[in-house]
Amino acid sequence: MPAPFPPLSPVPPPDELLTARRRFFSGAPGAEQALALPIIRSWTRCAERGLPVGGRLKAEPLTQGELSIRRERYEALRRRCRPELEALHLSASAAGGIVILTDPTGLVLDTVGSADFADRAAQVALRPGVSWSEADSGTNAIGTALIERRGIEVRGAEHYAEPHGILTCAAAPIHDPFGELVGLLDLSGPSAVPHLHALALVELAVGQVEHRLFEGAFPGRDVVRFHADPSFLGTAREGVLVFEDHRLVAANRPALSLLGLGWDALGARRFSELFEGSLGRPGDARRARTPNGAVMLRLERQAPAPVRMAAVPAVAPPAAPAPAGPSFDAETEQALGRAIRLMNAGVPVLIQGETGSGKEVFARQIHARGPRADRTFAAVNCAALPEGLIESELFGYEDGAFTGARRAGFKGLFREADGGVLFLDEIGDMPLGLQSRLLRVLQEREVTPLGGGKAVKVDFALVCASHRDLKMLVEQGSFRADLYFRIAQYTVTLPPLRSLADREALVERLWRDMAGPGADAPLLSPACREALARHTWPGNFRQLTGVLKVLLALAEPGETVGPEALPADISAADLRSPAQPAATSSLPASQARDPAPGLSGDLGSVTRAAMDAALKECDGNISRAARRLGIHRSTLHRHLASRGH
Ligand SMILES: Nc1ncnc2c1ncn2[C@@H]1O[C@H](COP(=O)(O)OP(=O)(O)OP(=O)(O)O)[C@@H](O)[C@H]1O
Repeated sequence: MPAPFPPLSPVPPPDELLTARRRFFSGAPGAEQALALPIIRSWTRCAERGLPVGGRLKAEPLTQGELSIRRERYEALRRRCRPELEALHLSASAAGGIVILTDPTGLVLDTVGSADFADRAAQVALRPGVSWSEADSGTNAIGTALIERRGIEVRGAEHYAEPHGILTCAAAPIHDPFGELVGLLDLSGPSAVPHLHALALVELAVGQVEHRLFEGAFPGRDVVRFHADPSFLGTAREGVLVFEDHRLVAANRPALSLLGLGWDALGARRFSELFEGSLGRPGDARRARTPNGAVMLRLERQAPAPVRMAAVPAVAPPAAPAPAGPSFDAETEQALGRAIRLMNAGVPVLIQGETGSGKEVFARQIHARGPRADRTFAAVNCAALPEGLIESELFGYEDGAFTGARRAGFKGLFREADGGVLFLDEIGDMPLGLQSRLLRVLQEREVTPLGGGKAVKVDFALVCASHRDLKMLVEQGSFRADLYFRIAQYTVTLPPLRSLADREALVERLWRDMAGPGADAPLLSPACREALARHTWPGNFRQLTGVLKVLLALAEPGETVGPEALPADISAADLRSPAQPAATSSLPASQARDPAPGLSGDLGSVTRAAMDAALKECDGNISRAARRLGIHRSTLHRHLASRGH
């Protein structure tokens, strides 16, 4: 576990630094003596990646639309960081520099500070919408701090790329209470004006942000605050630990540092292993002993959540990485904003679109970004349940209403969704009889459980989805017109992937989100990206993300994945013919529901299916199949061995 405030490393004089640089890049020995270890490690990683030293690195900026999507995704973080950005802004401006907030991949979200320097920084692409990950921009404070997971300063010629030598930057990553990277703060200025305290200031600001991330985040949990010096209690330097059933589930870095622990202690340590005695009563401040000495400790129990959190766990599993958020094109993003506003005004939303186009993902975003986010998201797939069961799932039943009914009865999803969002997926498959009952609930806003009982008032926002054209079902008489008009007051039709304008950028974004920010994250070659962008993707996002997962799982660290790694049906068919425009290529619904065989399901089965397919196409020739998949032969041998071959 790195110390919260690592000591500053002395800056080598410019001549010494330039000599060390020449030595390093010519392969001569002796460069190490003049350079800090993180800088050497980073230069080595960049050189191994083949990044150019002299020229400009290829950091493609996001478009304005893509940037606003990314900013929206990190809106909560941006809000949390605003006071620190303001405070650092004063210091940065005085030194003629700027303050930067990035997402956890190193993509610049915001910059504030000296307009003069901002212009110069923009000349080396240090501006919003550009990735400063080490893989994209070489050694720099942002990318290197994210890899080293600690505060770092990179000054002048310590930058890997020569044009970046005009900068001096200090950056520190922001960790959430589970140890996940959630963003980064950076102070950058001209290299000619050294800012002696830049790293300490950034570290202090990050400590404040991390401390605030605990506020109200652990309803009903035991939060222990402690420090050896009681005057630190209540400040960002205090240790904060969260316990659930006496087991440690979350922490801040000062707490781990005071106890000499790492993030792996989350989920593994109990209160009694860290402090002598019991937890005590909330509000108590008392002296306690830790294996590292005496501390003053205060227990606080955060107020329970105002509502039931059944559908959204209050505490994320400690080790689970934050899932990458969905990627929307600008139009879909706008439709999402409108859907949220309308939902707030009590208007039901209907989502139409081919299979895998992201209808459920969209519905979940309506919930997650709206004011009902802390209430239930109750989802029911009307196509997956037999008629009798949908009814009881939705309406609930009284104690002993029918054979097999639970003794205590069941509230039903209408009532479960009370206060939250009810998502009726595949509503086009709802039987006609049930449609009239649903209509009545929507009109009267009350539910009567099966088996009698009193009608109960309900308040939920309704989002429905279907891959079937509901208007057509109405014309055919299999969907009630009155129900259609009630649920389709605002209809969003999600586009099929093949009709999106900038598919290459989308493929790249999805890949980066999956591969993560590490310097050894595999890359997609331009040819591979192009082939993926040209494919028609009948299974839409589901199919594309499935293929990307396979490519990623089969790629070696740091590898650039080429088109030869693609499944044969994608590389062959689509390199020859461009994607058809949406208007002419829309598949019949029955066909559109079947993604390419072998490319759906969990990652393991998709990977195995890709290996089986390659072996079959290469008549069992392991070397050829391995070449085609872009993997090592041993991977295929292991695969065959696991199948008993
Ligand atoms: N906007 C998106 N960004 C990234 N991935 C997405 C997006 N939309 C969908 N996906 C991926 O595709 C998968 C399928 O999405 P989803 O279940 O929302 O599709 P759907 O339209 O509801 O499909 P179906 O009609 O078959 O139920 C998701 O699990 C997710 O992995």
